[in-house]
Amino acid sequence: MPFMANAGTKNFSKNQQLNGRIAKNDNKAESFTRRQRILQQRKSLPIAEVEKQLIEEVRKNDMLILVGETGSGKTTQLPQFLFNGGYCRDGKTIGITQPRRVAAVTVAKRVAEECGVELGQKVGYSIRFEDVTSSSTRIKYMTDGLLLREALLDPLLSKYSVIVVDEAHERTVHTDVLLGLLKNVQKVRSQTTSQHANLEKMKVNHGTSMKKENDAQNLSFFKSYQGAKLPPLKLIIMSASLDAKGFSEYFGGARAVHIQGRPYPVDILYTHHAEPDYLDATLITIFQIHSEEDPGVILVFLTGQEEIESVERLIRDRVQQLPEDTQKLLTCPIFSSLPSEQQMHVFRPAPSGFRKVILATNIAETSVTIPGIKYVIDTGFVKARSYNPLTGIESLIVIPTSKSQALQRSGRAGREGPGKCFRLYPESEFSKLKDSTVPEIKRCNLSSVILQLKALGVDDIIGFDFMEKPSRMAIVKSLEQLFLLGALTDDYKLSNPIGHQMARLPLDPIYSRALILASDFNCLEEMLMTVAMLSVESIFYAPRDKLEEARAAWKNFSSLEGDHLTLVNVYRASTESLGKTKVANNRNKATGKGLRKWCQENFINYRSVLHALDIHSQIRGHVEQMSLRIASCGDDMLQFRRCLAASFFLNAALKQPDGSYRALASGQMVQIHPSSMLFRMKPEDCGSNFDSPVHYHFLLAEEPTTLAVQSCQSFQFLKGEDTEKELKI
Ligand SMILES: Nc1ncnc2c1ncn2[C@@H]1O[C@H](COP(=O)(O)OP(=O)(O)OP(=O)(O)O)[C@@H](O)[C@H]1O
Repeated sequence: MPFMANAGTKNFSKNQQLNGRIAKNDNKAESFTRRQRILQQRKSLPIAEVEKQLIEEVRKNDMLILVGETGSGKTTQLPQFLFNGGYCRDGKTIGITQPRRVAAVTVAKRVAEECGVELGQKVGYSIRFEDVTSSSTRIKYMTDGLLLREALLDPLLSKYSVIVVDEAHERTVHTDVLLGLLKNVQKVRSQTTSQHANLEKMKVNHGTSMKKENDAQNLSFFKSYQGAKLPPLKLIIMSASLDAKGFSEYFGGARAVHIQGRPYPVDILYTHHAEPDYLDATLITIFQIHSEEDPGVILVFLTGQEEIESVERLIRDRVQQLPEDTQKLLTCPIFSSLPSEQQMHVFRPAPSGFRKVILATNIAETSVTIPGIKYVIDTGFVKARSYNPLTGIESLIVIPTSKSQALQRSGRAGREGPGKCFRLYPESEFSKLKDSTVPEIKRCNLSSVILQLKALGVDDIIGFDFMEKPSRMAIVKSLEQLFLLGALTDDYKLSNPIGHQMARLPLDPIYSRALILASDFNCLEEMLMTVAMLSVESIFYAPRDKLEEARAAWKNFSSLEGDHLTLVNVYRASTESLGKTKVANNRNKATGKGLRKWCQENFINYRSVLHALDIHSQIRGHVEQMSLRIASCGDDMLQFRRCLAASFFLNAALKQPDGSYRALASGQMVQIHPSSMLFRMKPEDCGSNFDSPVHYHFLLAEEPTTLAVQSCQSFQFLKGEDTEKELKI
């Protein structure tokens, strides 16, 4: 039945091949204590039946691939089995990596609860800028990026007896680099055990084609372990949807084990026809579920913050039209640039009388269990990184998900009871999807990864044993970029001190360089603000019906000298508004009314500003530790602009006689993106053919010798046959 007269309904067809088995629904569970309930729940997980066999497999094989249905218990149970199996004897730790922070945090909390211990004691987590572990931590969840950083200090990862790489199907760039490193660490560790650290035998290089001089360097890389007798490192690669064959081949024929069964069934439903507007289809489906289905949380997968916020507004508008006595809808967004405290809101129960609708990006796609989810709406799209080594430009594009992502999404339901997944495309489309996602390492700028590998002592990047090699061109381009930024010497070694300093900062190398330079230009305060603001999405926000009002408000901040200065103005003004609440030193309180009101009045995105404040304080902590000089240039913006020019020179564009711009590095014609403040200020500079925005930060120069006349936050390529081809992924 249609929920609203003008909303329409969607007809879904049911997939016949529903798999899974219904776990015994224990009606008595309600009377158990929470602990007992959890115990009961754990026992009913498919993985519980094979605990002994799994431990035996791990004992027999140093390398294991584990594939099991979503929700079968891999992430929460396997580490506990390993603990019980004696893998933490002698004070060793079991490390489990996750591609995302939110998964590392929430799974650690759950496992601590299951073990009946305080988080940070036996069970803990460690993510960038947040370490909740102690000397007694034996089960440690962390992001894959964090383990890579740990390897900088402890190349053989000596405190770990087992490392579990979870959700390996995601193939994030960090996962791929980690796999290569772990493969080598495992080889070296097995040699230290059997041959008492015979360094001559430790020529297991991170690259396959080792040069003589590299041998010496890699030996020194492991020198501190001379004589150490480390136990062999056990490696487990895990996911519900990975290509076990590919992983097995990469690890020299490693054994793959499959766990059968899932806790509860999930009905998969498809639309009869392709949806021309998936946002509209999403809204209709949300309200259809709300009116026709049983109570239960709805989880919707969208592509990004802007889309989430627009759906949030549309839901709010439509909710006004619901009859008085209907259950209300509570929307909860979750996306990566949302501050962590706010991300956690999705895990809280909705107040009574409300049905919760979670609007998420693929951040909620893997590993997490959000209580109460019964319905999943999968739009079938995801925002993915895309890199063109020819132009050196990285952008975010919306693409269809892979089958493996679709499976992960549906797997967020059916964890606490039976569920339904509504895919907003026909079943025939599903079969056309790619099996798995193209590894991120093949579609991103590699300079950050290469910088990290260099810091880890890996010199031969082209020879590095990647599971899937990035293109030679992408590697060469990134090496060139790092060299131009001063991170590498002319024989492509990490430079001292700049390269080493840059590797310490967990940022895009261009931003790291900008911060280091800003210290010399006496404007590190302003550069910290700029980098923080550039690290978040959509600072400016305008409802369609208030566009003119919003533009008038933004005029107070906009600078003719460009977007970077405009962002500094917004940052300064937002912190002043915090000052007015007299709680500037207390971030929790500072997120209160003063700033929120100020953001509303000025059409600034409150969530984005909060995130920028958070990032600012985190990066500030890093530069303080590195003893960089933190000074402000005050009103001397010329100094700051000089620093911008010196930092972002790789993205400079030169104004042509006809008013258009040409990117200096690639020679491509570019133009100011409509999201730039300069777009409206200089309309004569703007043409009418637009491609998707390129998230890069250009400097505009009138002539080659002029210093950063203006700086523009993002540019777009003019349409042309070649360009179109290059941008199509
Ligand atoms: N935070 C939580 N709250 C309630 N139940 C939870 C929580 N975390 C896990 N569970 C329960 O434990 C089960 C196993 O979760 P776990 O994350 O270990 O599965 P998994 O096999 O790793 O799934 P995935 O492949 O989706 O990551 C879930 O199906 C759910 O019933």
